[in-house]
Amino acid sequence: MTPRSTNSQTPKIRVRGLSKSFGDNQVLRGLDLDVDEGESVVVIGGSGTGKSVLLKCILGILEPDSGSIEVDGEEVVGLRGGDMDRVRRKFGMLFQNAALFDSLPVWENVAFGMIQSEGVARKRARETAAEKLAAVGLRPEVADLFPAELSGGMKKRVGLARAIATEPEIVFFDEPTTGLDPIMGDVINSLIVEIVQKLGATALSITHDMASARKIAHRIAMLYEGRIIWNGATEEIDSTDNAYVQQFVNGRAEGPIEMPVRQA
Ligand SMILES: Nc1ncnc2c1ncn2[C@@H]1O[C@H](COP(=O)(O)OP(=O)(O)OP(=O)(O)O)[C@@H](O)[C@H]1O
Repeated sequence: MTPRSTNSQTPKIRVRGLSKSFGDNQVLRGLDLDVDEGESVVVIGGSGTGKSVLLKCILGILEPDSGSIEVDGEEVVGLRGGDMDRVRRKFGMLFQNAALFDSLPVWENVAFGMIQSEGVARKRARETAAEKLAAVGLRPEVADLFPAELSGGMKKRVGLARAIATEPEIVFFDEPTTGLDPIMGDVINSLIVEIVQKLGATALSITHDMASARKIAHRIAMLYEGRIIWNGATEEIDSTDNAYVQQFVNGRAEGPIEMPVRQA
């Protein structure tokens, strides 16, 4: 994504000293990250580095062991019930596998959040769902299909329509191109850029797909051993002398990042 000018406002999302372990597996070890309003930040990192754990902590699905997560300057760690629901209403989320409900037609999948948490009437929700489906390039007939009748690319589009249905201030993208061929991946990336810009939303994504990161990010942050070890404008990633980033970006087996070839 083209660079954006920085501002000095309160970050939309501010993470400080975030730590999370599972038993003796210390996944996040004092992670710091800021995402400014209107900015698209992509967190990259190898498999199992804790990208999903980071996202789940921000979404309030996992409780961190320590650290702070502020959304619009409000501490969200420890929020419960109605207070957490209020914060969650700012969020839209595209899940890795689109996570559609198989028993609901496409339009109801898109309208789910509107009907459930915003109390929008079904008729109005269906109209909005149709608008969102058009915005992600799906024909009106798709509204009445069931998820099993869709291709992987169509499912991602439906997931994207659902993520933006409530016009969220912050959209999270979890591996948005996983399972797609490179061309469909690029189509989805382009849609993400277009939609985030139209909404004026803040975006935080996690991926190990560098093509996706380059396309959708203003700024890229690399997660390694529980912390953000590098963070910079997307166009700086190829010129950094950080050996970890270089190895990741170039997909090399040799380098400071050690990957077990066989796992016990
Ligand atoms: N609920 C959980 N209970 C126990 N361990 C967990 C749990 N969730 C995640 N982990 C562990 O945390 C580590 C990081 O997992 P995470 O899913 O965040 O990685 P990731 O960077 O998103 O990986 P990938 O790119 O492969 O999806 C892994 O070792 C995983 O086994």
